[in-house]
Amino acid sequence: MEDFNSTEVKIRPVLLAALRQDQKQNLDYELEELANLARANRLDPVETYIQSLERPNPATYFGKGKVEELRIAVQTYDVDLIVTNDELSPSQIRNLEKATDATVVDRTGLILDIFAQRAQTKVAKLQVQLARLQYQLPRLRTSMSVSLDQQTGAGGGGFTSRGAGETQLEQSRRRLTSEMVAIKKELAELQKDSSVQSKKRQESEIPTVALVGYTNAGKSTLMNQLLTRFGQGAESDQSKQVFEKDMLFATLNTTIRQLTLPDKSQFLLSDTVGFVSKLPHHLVAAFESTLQEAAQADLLLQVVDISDPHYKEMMATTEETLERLGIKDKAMITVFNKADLADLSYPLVDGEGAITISARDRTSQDELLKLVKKEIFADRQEVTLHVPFADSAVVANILDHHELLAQEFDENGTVLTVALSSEEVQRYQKYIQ
Ligand SMILES: Nc1nc2c(ncn2[C@@H]2O[C@H](COP(=O)(O)OP(=O)(O)OP(=O)(O)O)[C@@H](O)[C@H]2O)c(=O)[nH]1
Ligand SMILES: [Mg+2]
Repeated sequence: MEDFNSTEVKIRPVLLAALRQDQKQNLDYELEELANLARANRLDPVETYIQSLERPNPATYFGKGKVEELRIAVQTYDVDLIVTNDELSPSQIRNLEKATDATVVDRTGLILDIFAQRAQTKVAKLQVQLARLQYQLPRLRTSMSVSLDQQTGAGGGGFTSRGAGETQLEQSRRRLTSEMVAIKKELAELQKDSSVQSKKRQESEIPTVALVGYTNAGKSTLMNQLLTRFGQGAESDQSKQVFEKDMLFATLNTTIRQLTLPDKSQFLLSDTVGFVSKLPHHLVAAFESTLQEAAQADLLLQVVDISDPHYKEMMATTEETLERLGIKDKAMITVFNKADLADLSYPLVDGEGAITISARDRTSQDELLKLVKKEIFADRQEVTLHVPFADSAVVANILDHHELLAQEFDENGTVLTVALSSEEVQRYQKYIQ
């Protein structure tokens, strides 16, 4: 079932290399994350090298001694790839490659590759491609100057071959730039529809709730569980469910679905791409419109894998990423998920702002929904409406969308008691006595 076990998939051994620049830095966590990112790319970290340096070496990123150690390790372990914990400059990558005789991939390159493998929809594919091109553009010079060196080294006609090389570099740059422009145009066209929809949603009175959090926390699982129970018609159908899987970045696109609870209250729920620390800025920029769904939500549900020993760092990563997206001061409920794996009792409500659950447990889902409703329907108030018989359509409309708390009839019409939002109170003002 898992393609990971398939014999066709080669697992490539790699070395991990990191700088400790600050004693406070949580390098254990960063390295565990880096190893997971590597494994998601079918790489097998065989050894980790750490150097404490206040400032990276401008030429090779690592200091001389560590570079030599890496060169020897490449031979000892017979690997041809080194993965670095931070994003390196194009020249640092080139110099380190030369000095160690191995290919060097930085954290950003690794994340971009995973996203590229996972992208399914057209929009996701274009967004990833845009981010990759932006990452490659300043790095073009690297590969070109390497080949230039080789050309001159081979004793070619110096001046002319250099000239030809430069032209080629210019050409490549132009090609990349025009491809980027084309992708941006196509994305804008594809996203026009979704922005119209998002505007419509904002204008409608149905509140929106967004699932956010670290990758693999269980956001999509929770979404599917709620869809199965409260999705509308076809949305509770298995085929309309979102993709959930035990892997990093299973979800790359945003899905929004409407839920209708037994008391007829409704809200929209969105599931989106998960976060990881040091998410490359080109990716954040390329995925901006996908991620903006959370910015427009009335409430965020931050899903946290409480069974992971690093869950606190993962929460900090989520907060940082939200801040980078300009999302702050938003109502949020922290959902500590996977309590079943952590041997914690669940569901357990911790004040208004947090709950411990297991995503597939119905009682957990019910308790979570109670908290959600309290938050998004906070302004609801109980009112009694006197609707004349002549306005029976109004009664029908109210009954469609609200739980009836009481109903009577008098000589003039129907007397309904329902909980309404302040906007709805305004709208039905003339029936309130
Ligand atoms: N035991 C247990 N497993 C869970 C729970 N919630 C989710 N999982 C598993 O965790 C894995 C990841 O779940 P997803 O729902 O795909 O996670 P996600 O947050 O959407 O991840 P990305 O889309 O990668 O950001 C899957 O294998 C789920 O079955 C839970 O409460 N308990
Ligand atoms: Mg997901």
